[in-house]
Amino acid sequence: MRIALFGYGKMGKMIEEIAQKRGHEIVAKVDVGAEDIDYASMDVAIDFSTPDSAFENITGCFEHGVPVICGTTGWLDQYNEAVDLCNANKSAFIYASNFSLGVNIFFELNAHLAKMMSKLNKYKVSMEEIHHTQKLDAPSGTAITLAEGIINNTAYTSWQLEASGEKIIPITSKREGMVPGTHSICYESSVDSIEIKHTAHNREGFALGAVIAAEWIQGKTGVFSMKDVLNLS
Ligand SMILES: NC(=O)C1=CN([C@@H]2O[C@H](COP(=O)(O)OP(=O)(O)OC[C@H]3O[C@@H](n4cnc5c(N)ncnc54)[C@H](O)[C@@H]3O)[C@@H](O)[C@H]2O)C=CC1
Ligand SMILES: O=C(O)C1=N[C@H](C(=O)O)C[C@H](O)C1
Repeated sequence: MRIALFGYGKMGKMIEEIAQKRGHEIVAKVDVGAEDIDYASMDVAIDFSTPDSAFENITGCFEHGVPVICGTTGWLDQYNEAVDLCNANKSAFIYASNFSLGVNIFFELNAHLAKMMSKLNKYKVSMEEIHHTQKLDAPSGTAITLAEGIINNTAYTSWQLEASGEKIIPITSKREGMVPGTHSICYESSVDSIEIKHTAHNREGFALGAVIAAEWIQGKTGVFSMKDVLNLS
């Protein structure tokens, strides 16, 4: 498979390594200031760039019929527009706030726990995410997906950074050293606490998931999720 990397930073480089090990060819590395992008050479684009650049990268690919796997977070106010452009151009698209298998299992666990906790009004939920100090967005995309999983299964209606309120999920975002990504959810009552936590030890899981998604999307048209790729439900 001929892969174009949009964003050649920490994740772009890790994806290159894993994609080559799986026998794929990196045909383009599109980073800031790139010109004359050769879309015809690509079977798929994998975007791990920045919140400010992802939408333009993605829509450029759709306009040239190139399927996109996007892991960039912090641009989702334009997600619906991206979906419309994908469909209008009969292209293919997967966005995931987190491509790792472990986190996608954690998403399922979170939804299941939320469903059970929705019947127990003595517990208050809170969430914490910890990432490296270079991260541009807060809360993390993964934390937002986790919060949506709770909102879809309980009486909570929204999330907020450092907030308090009856139906608001408070999220604490910490930025420390080189942490690749830690997410925890805590339900607390006066008598006990229940906590679930996912700790990424490095970026390999994210990168492998993105390459697997790129392999999976070949020959498909439409908008999909990692749930489709991993057949989790
Ligand atoms: N969904 C997932 O599983 C994961 C998502 N991420 C997200 O991926 C994104 C990238 O993460 P990292 O690689 O750690 O960041 P990074 O800062 O190491 O790399 C970002 C790269 O994008 C480049 N860039 C800037 N403007 C660009 C443009 N117009 N076109 C193409 N590239 C451009 C930068 O020069 C840099 O090389 C972030 O949004 C991060 O939150 C990170 C890890 C996993
Ligand atoms: O910026 C990162 O590093 C990460 N970003 C993603 C997010 O915002 O959830 C995924 C992972 O946690 C690493």
